[in-house]
Amino acid sequence: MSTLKNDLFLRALKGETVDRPPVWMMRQAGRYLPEFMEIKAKYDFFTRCQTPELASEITVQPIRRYGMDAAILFSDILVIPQAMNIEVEMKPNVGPWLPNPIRSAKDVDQVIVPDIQETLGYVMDAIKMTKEKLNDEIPLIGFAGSPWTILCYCVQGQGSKNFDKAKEFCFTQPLAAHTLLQKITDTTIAYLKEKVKAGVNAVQVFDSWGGMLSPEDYQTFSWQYIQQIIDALKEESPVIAFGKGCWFALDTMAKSGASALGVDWTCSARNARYLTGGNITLQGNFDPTRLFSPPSEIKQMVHEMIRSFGKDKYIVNLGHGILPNIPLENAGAFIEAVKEYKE
Ligand SMILES: Cc1c2[nH]c(c1CCC(=O)O)Cc1[nH]c(c(CCC(=O)O)c1C)Cc1[nH]c(c(CCC(=O)O)c1C)Cc1[nH]c(c(C)c1CCC(=O)O)C2
Repeated sequence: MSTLKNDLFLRALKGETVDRPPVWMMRQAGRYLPEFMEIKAKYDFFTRCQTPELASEITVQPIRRYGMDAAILFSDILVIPQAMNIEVEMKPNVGPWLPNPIRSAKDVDQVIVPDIQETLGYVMDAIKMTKEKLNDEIPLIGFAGSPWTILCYCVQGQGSKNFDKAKEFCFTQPLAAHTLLQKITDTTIAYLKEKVKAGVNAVQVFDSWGGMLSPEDYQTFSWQYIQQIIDALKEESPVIAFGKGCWFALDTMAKSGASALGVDWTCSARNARYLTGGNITLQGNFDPTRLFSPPSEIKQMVHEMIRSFGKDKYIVNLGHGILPNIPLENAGAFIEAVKEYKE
């Protein structure tokens, strides 16, 4: 039983009939918001993540401005490798930077499966503080990166167009790669369980770089680990699995026990419904760059998107994170369009 004033998001996750679908935006707490930039100017990235007052404030900023139907905790997928004894920096204008990338079985041996409260207790404190600020108005989403996506950063050492070093590691040292993936999986399961205990209402697994793998390699190096996470979490919380560029795996994902699947804009609603068998809740898939279109066009496109997916078993979202330089009015038009939607 949910005591939330607006439980549209949780109802859509359960597949219940709704008047309109719920809406939130991936990366909704971010650089397109002036109030976010003000905090960013004063505190470095991991200070923002590690200080519950800051993380909770940043989480509710987009809600205050636009009134989305769900909040997502401000944090990062890379707090997991940090907790596992891997150094991670966030370099201004570069992004993630790992000075000692993992390249051998010996490096993998140094990686620990940490105690979650000890290493990531600050995330749980941020969740509790955010829940207080949200005051039971809307649900809070917790998240983690997929083990494969985390491995990508741990091995490559930074962002990449093709994550060639990460793939080379998997294909030349598969034993070491699977050992690392399993350590990340074990840590992620314990972490997400703690997040649920701390109060998040749903969890999303971001497989941002799953689409770098062939369909066969995807099953071997990414999906089997996400499946472990779903198996471990699904009794405790709804799980959303989002794989960027992973439409080819939607049929497998639909049988996983996840409550919803994320879809990016390269897959049509019709194809996504077809591949998933039409019964599971889908989330997506507006091209984030389309938020540069005039607000009136955005609204038309959003209404068309809802008609294509259908209003039930559907969560309106972007197909990936919102871009930093999107006009505020345009982000607003996206949210308003959903609230104005009528059959
Ligand atoms: C791959 C990935 C990362 N982090 C994340 C992913 C998966 C989602 C995706 O694919 O977009 C997840 C993430 N990162 C952040 C959130 C916050 C919650 C939200 O509003 O969605 C979430 C859900 C904050 C953040 N994480 C980061 C920022 C921007 C930097 C800053 O605020 O200083 C934010 C708001 C930094 C980050 N963190 C990461 C990258 C690649 C970057 C650099 C991005 C850039 O500079 O363009 C790793």
